[in-house]
Amino acid sequence: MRLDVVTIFPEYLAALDVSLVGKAAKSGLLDINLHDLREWTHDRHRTVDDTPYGGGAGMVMKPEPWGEALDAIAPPDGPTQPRLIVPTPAGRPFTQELAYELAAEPWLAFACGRYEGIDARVASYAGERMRVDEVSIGDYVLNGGEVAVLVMVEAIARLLPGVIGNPESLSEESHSGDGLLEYPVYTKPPTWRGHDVPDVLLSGNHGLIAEWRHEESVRRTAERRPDLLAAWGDVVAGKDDASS
Ligand SMILES: Nc1cc(-c2ccc3cc[nH]c3c2)n[nH]1
Repeated sequence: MRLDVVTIFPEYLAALDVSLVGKAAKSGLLDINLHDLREWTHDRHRTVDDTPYGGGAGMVMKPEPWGEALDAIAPPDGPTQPRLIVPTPAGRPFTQELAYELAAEPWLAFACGRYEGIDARVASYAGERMRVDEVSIGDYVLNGGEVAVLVMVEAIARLLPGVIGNPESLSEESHSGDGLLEYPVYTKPPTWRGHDVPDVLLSGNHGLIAEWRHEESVRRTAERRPDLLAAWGDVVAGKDDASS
């Protein structure tokens, strides 16, 4: 997978060179390209923002540098185009399902906004030749898109074949598709500062262990994410098909 990230703070994305994503990049599973948006400015101050039409506080990112950046990274006459992801609080929710969908893309480009956001015409212009998704990583407001890109790239990269050691661990995670939160995990020692590992996990009885883990997943989901439990109930009751 090729990844291009455009930002005015490329150093913010240095974390992509670390750990799992960094390993994927070094092994060739990921081709990560960081771009400084100011490379496509032409004035002495390397200006990327201006005042908003219609008034209001703050500044808006100018379309011209973004247009030139997109054209340089993904030439309009090129054989293929990336899928462009634009982090924004006003976007569609980033979910594990969307992470899987994006992990199947051969080429992703991320546009990191700052200030009050990017001139809306940039997404419209890009949409003339590539798929554009405006995506939110949660209902809270950051100062820019870089942190959101770090979150999304990690969630996507770990789904790529060969990136994590044991792909089986993907199937039992929270939000892994059964609609329940994952169960609590334990390791040695069996007792620690007066806290014991649940006996069932030391029993060696895999049937009982699986049953306990499922019950714990349901308990946790009911306690912390009742919204997921309602959806999970519908799936179990077979109400999730289109006919319902
Ligand atoms: N989910 C979420 C995204 C953002 C975000 C994304 C881009 C920009 C640009 C300026 N402020 C931004 C905030 N906040 N919260």
